[in-house]
Amino acid sequence: EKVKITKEQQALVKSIVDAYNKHQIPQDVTKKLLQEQYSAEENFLLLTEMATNQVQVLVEFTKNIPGFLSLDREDQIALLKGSAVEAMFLRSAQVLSKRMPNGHTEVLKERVRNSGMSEEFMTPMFNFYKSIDELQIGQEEQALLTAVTILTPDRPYVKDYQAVERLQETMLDVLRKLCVLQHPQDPQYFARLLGRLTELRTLNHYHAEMLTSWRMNDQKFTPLLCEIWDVQ
Ligand SMILES: CC(C)c1onc(-c2c(Cl)cccc2Cl)c1COc1ccc(-c2ccc3[nH]c(C(=O)O)cc3c2)cc1
Repeated sequence: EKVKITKEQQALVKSIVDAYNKHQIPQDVTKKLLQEQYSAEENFLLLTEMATNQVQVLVEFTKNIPGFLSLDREDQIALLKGSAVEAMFLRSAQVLSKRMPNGHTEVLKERVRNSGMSEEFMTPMFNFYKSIDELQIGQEEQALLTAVTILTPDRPYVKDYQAVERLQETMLDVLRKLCVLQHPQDPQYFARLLGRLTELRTLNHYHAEMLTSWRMNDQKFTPLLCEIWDVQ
């Protein structure tokens, strides 16, 4: 049957995409990727700064997801803490997969490769980046996929599971329709996108292990990252 995006679904996509594009890491921060000197310590510091800025961007984006601010306040925090790493994988994947005009793709990749992270984390990480690149995800799908990730109801400490599930289903409905309309030649495209979200959750596990090993080596994070990742 002919898939039709309703008027309110069009409005929903527009507000999500506008929010996604509006909130970005400032240029004066990201251009440091090209400027700062190159060492494991400096790379780690830069990535920490990127992640900290990205969390701030993520919070602003999340506040613009229709319905999010009407959730229980504590559930809002639980959703942000539970999805931060996955959302940052999606965002950094966008930078690492497409040819960034500002040439950050290669230098970000190299700094990640030389920041003291273990191979056992980097392999799945770069496999994920490759699998995202293959899907050539459009910006509407990217923004909606990030919203779907944030609105995952089964995060730790979420109380009103149903309220979050309802919001996520609203996003999934319009994402599914967009995929059908924008990838008519690939009826499995929506399913493949959701497969990436499953892969993302396994990366959470690797990331938690990496955080532990960083803490052993007494690596320093910013207060915001300590709060969102419950470290120190
Ligand atoms: C605390 C640091 C070391 C860290 O720990 N885990 C990760 C970590 C890692 Cl590697 C991988 C995935 C997730 C996390 Cl959360 C990181 C670094 O996280 C990020 C690195 C880069 C970016 C990022 C996002 C958007 C950007 N735009 C541009 C631009 O040039 O426009 C550069 C850029 C960088 C975001 C998070």
